[in-house]
Amino acid sequence: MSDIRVGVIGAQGRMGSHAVEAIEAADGFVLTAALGSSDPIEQILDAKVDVAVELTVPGATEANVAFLVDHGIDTVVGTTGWTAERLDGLRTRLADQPQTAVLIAPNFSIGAVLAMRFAELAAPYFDSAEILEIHHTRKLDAPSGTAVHTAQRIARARADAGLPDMPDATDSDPHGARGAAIDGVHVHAVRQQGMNAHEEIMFGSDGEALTLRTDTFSTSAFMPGILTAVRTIGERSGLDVGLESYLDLA
Ligand SMILES: NC(=O)C1=CN([C@@H]2O[C@H](COP(=O)(O)OP(=O)(O)OC[C@H]3O[C@@H](n4cnc5c(N)ncnc54)[C@H](OP(=O)(O)O)[C@@H]3O)[C@@H](O)[C@H]2O)C=CC1
Ligand SMILES: O=C(O)C1=N[C@H](C(=O)O)C[C@H](O)C1
Repeated sequence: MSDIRVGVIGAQGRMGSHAVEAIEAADGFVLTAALGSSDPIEQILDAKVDVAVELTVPGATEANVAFLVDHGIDTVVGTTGWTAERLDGLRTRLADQPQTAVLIAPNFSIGAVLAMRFAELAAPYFDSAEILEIHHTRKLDAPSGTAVHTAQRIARARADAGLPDMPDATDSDPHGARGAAIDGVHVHAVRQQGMNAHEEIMFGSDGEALTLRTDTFSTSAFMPGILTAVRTIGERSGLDVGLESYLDLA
């Protein structure tokens, strides 16, 4: 089998530069493009890539992915900022490219993917669930894509189990201390010097608590997930959200 031709967009960033190294070091891949913010995305066409890996910023990712889909290029996206509206627009675009696949993966770390799965399993059994995400101070968006995805999965699992709204007597919160409510699940974002990427998922019922925690200390944690996604995406079509759908953990 011939090597998969890969192009990285955002190749000078923290994630992108690490992805370039991981692709160059792994068997079965050849890196044919490494684009930074000043490189026109059209260069990806000359490089004849099979798979693009998009690791840029929330403000650029939607236009980049639209261009790649319109040119029939399978795309693995690690960039965050994919709202429900953006995802709907992408689904519409993909309908015109039925052979093309996009994976939007809010988190490529296996620990984070498993924590989200465990959270989904735990969700129906507890009255309360809240999420604390802690990141480095260079992060542009809040809450993290992982926290949004976790909250949505917890909310769906609670709804499927027929659980009522969570108990919460708060009737005054002038400073927003209860955080963001995503599908009814409260999410709290901390930005702290010295931290990297961390998430705690807290569950509670009368007399007991369960806390799930996932920590990534370095961008190296995300590389095996990126390589798995690049290896697998050629077998898929349409849009998947979450690496779990490529790992049989959905
Ligand atoms: N899914 C996952 O597992 C993970 C996802 N992330 C997410 O990935 C994204 C990138 O994170 P990180 O690498 O830390 O961020 P960085 O800021 O280190 O890197 C972003 C890079 O994108 C470049 N860039 C911006 N716009 C464009 C464009 N239009 N075309 C090409 N390159 C562009 C920037 O270039 P310049 O500096 O010149 O503007 C910069 O080099 C974030 O959304 C983050 O949340 C992060 C870690 C794990
Ligand atoms: O910006 C980061 O660093 C990370 N971003 C992703 C997110 O927003 O969930 C994944 C991980 O948390 C690291």
